[in-house]
Amino acid sequence: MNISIIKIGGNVIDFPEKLDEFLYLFSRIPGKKILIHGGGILASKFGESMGVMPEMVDGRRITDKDTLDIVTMVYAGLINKQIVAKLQKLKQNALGMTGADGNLIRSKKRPVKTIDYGFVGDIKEVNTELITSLLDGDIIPVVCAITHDKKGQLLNTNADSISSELAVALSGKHKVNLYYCFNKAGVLIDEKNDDSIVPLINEDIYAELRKENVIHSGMIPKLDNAFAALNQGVNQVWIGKAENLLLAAKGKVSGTNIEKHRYDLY
Ligand SMILES: Nc1ncnc2c1ncn2[C@@H]1O[C@H](COP(=O)(O)OP(=O)(O)O)[C@@H](O)[C@H]1O
Ligand SMILES: CC(=O)N[C@@H](CCC(=O)OP(=O)(O)O)C(=O)O
Repeated sequence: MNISIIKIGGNVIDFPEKLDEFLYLFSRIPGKKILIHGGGILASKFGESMGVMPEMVDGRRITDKDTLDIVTMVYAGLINKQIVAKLQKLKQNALGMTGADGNLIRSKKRPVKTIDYGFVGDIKEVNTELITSLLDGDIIPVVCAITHDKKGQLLNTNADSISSELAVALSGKHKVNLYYCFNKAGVLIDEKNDDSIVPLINEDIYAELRKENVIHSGMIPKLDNAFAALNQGVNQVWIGKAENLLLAAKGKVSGTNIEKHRYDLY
């Protein structure tokens, strides 16, 4: 089957009107679809209000015990259930899930190398049978950024990574398009100027722009995951503004498309 995997970022979730507009567009996407969400901004705000200061390294959150409790409450609770309720209102039969529910996503605590990320999980296994049976039943999985290690431990996992790993796992048997929706027009040369889009990005351009610090923070995991997905069988990966989701799904140019490795140059 054809599957659309759509990720919505924390900057959109944080604004109820923008979120409502995005969810309406999401509801108009035809066919089988999965929604993945983060909510990093709200988690940081809740943490700060409780005296737990956010600490990010290259777009990934250092997650100690208190931070894990906060992100679990915010992603798996508040945001996930609000999105599900809003989708139900739009007659979309959404089902909210963490990676622990139905053993959807098993991960392993990231080993400490130079940085100790704490309770952050790297994905090891995706339960594709569960996902496809839900899609077959016309249910729309709404997956948050919490996974588990199957030994009783919840782990915080970047929502961009969840999107990419689900897309790769499902690409074995299905045609999967992956859309990263956020609050900017795409990958930009000037972060403050939505007209400065890079329409097509390959790994050489990425390396160059990263060296020049044109690409930084949260755009790093997004692009690392985008290239990983495309190089492992995902049909198409797009990064762009949430309000352009329908245009992107119709193949109209807006935002950044990711270019696949080309091995056939000679
Ligand atoms: N070259 C770039 N173009 C666009 N955004 C960039 C770029 N470099 C860094 N960013 C930052 O990355 C952020 C997106 O990452 P993140 O906040 O994790 O996204 P999300 O909204 O999906 O959670 C943007 O809001 C922007 O601040
Ligand atoms: C390990 C890690 O970085 N987890 C992310 C998960 C949430 C997320 O990805 O949210 P956005 O999509 O809104 O950035 C975090 O806690 O920020």
